[in-house]
Amino acid sequence: MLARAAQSTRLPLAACPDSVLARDLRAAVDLPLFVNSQMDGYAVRSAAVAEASPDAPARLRVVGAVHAGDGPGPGVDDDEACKIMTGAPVPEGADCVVPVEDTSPDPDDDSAVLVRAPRARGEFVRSPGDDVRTGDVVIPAGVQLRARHLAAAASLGESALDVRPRPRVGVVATGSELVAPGRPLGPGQIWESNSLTLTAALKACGCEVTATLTSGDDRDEFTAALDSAVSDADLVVTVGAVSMGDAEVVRQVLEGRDGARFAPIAMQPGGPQGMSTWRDTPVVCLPGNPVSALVSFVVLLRPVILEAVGRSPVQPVRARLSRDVTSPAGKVQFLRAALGPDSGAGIPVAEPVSGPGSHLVASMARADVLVEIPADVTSLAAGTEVEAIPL
Ligand SMILES: Nc1nc2c(c(=O)[nH]1)N[C@H]1C(S)=C(S)[C@@H](COP(=O)(O)OP(=O)(O)OC[C@H]3O[C@@H](n4cnc5c(N)ncnc54)[C@H](O)[C@@H]3O)O[C@H]1N2
Ligand code: MOO
Repeated sequence: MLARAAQSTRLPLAACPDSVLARDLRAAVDLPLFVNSQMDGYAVRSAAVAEASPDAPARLRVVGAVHAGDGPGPGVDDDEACKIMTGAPVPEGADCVVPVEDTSPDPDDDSAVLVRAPRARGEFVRSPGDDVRTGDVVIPAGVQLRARHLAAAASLGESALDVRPRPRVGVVATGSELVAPGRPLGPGQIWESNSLTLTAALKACGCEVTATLTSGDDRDEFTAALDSAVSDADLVVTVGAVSMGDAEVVRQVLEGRDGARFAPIAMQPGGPQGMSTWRDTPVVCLPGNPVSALVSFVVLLRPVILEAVGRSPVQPVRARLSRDVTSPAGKVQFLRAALGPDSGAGIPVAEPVSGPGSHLVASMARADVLVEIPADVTSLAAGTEVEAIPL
């Protein structure tokens, strides 16, 4: 996945938002493209209006009008003005624009205008190179493309950009108890959330999610889902069925394969983890408890994906605990917390939103961060400064 993502692909501009630019974008033209007006008004020679004032306006003959999209208008001489709209090319001979507010019609002459204020050479005139010059680097490689970058690229006439390819990821959630949200539940059933959570989280860090599937705890159904997920993916993420029960279909199907590893790791939530391959495609197997699934993604998978797509890592923040907390010995705990206003110490307060249970999925909605409590720490007092990973 890392190797493929380091290459580049050309995407039309409309498909570029959030992608990472693979090569510097240099200006192929100057911007602005030509000398044009910054105001609706009159293009004149600055010398012709140098003495103009409300009491002694300059009277100029109007030789024509130019609108945005017109070719160059008529030339402007010393005693002349050309009506001009914002974005229209400034006529030959004119060197400034007088905004229409500083002019009035000549009551004695339909074909003349009275200019009531002086304007210096170049005023309200936009010239090529004011913005960028041909050859300038406008967007350096590595930048994640936002609206402002598309504005620059489109204005330079680029219709497509070279970006890092998005990793294609398939998601498979397992569990015979799972029912799509909105559908009626039978006894013992629950609404499915992990496939949606992971799909959203993968997209948010730049992946193209090519399949979002669910499967019961049945070997054939799960292998069919895997076949389908790998058919158009660089990576498959499964969720659920990796622990110690007797219906752990993910573990049963994938554990025995070459290079597979299934083992609990010393973190909570997110203890049981696995990885394997299916038809040469890597498969990462996250635990099924909804909090464990998202925490595992944020702590273990997101950093790798961000590197693959060329985005910066999510930086941890410092915060102070709002209350005393405890943590299991020998495991790194990731406590879900909401960030509150500055405590006066220059850093925000982290308010735990729930206990440690990895089924507490609704409470997690209130969390902004995961407070990381090291494995050798079993309690922390209110006010302790901690490191927290933004969700
Ligand atoms: N004897 C042991 N039991 C468990 C251990 C252990 O070490 N020994 N570890 C526990 C931990 S920690 C976790 S986390 C879970 C992980 O188990 P699985 O990955 O096998 O997950 P499931 O059993 O499939 O599901 C756990 C839980 O989450 C619900 N779930 C699963 N998938 C979804 C989904 N897509 N949407 C919503 N909810 C889902 C499922 O109904 C279960 O309640 O194992 C512990 N057990
Ligand atoms: O991943 Mo489990 O949640 O450690 O409770």
